[in-house]
Amino acid sequence: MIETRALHVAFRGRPALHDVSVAFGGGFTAIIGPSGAGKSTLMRAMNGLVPSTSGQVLLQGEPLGRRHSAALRSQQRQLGMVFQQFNLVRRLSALDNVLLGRLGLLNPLLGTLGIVPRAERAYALHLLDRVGLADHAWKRADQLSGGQQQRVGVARALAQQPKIILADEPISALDLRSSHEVMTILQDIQERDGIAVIANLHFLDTVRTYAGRVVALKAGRLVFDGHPAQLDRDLIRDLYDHETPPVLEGAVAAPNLSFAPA
Ligand SMILES: Nc1ncnc2c1ncn2[C@@H]1O[C@H](COP(=O)(O)OP(=O)(O)OP(=O)(O)O)[C@@H](O)[C@H]1O
Repeated sequence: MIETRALHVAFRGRPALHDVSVAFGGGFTAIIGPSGAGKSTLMRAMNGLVPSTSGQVLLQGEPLGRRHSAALRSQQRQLGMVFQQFNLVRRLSALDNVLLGRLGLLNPLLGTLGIVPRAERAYALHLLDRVGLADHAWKRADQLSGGQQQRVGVARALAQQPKIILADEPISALDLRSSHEVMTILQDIQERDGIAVIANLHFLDTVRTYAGRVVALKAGRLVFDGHPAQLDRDLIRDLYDHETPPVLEGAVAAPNLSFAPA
């Protein structure tokens, strides 16, 4: 479980999050809100990448350790990150990118010497197989499509054997088909492995299709926390004000899946 308590984050005195208290125990949660609402900042604060100005982030009941501390590094191992731009090492193979997710778990000496035990390699291959990329294991990351790269990113996050996956706009750089593949994989991980998934998502259709809970931020404040079915027109209008609500009918909807219109 990860939790924020009265979390404030400011950048050079300008507040980005105000008094955000929210807990994520399990399930698939979407974080939504207009541009600049603080969605990425919340993700980054939960992973200790952005320090809190005041308030706390607690992981399994323990406050996050100080920046650059061994305690924080150990906590970060429980949090698998999936990034919008994948953040793979482009010249390394898909397999080596997944193995990078194991580094923190390997004997540090082996890591330093570049020795990868056979069992680790087999495990990384198993994870690539799970995301449908066993045949691409030895391809360089930069030879893969965007959707394939993001699937490697998910396998790398899984390699850490995290308790929680934090996915910061995991599909906004992908086409519809790849987006569906990545979302289906994340959903499967949440359901079969019991890993909580928290994802910043843009399109409300995607939220309704995949998330069991939605948390909305506006101007750095938490303004909604509930089931996606409760996101009615008035709520959406208030949330996005003058911005066009990001509803794209049919986007990333699983085949034969119907959901109530907003
Ligand atoms: N590293 C930073 N330095 C300065 N200001 C920042 C930094 N990161 C975020 N901000 C500011 O904090 C506010 C929240 O930004 P954040 O990226 O968290 O919003 P977001 O909801 O993720 O937006 P988007 O949907 O456009 O990605 C914005 O005003 C942004 O300009």
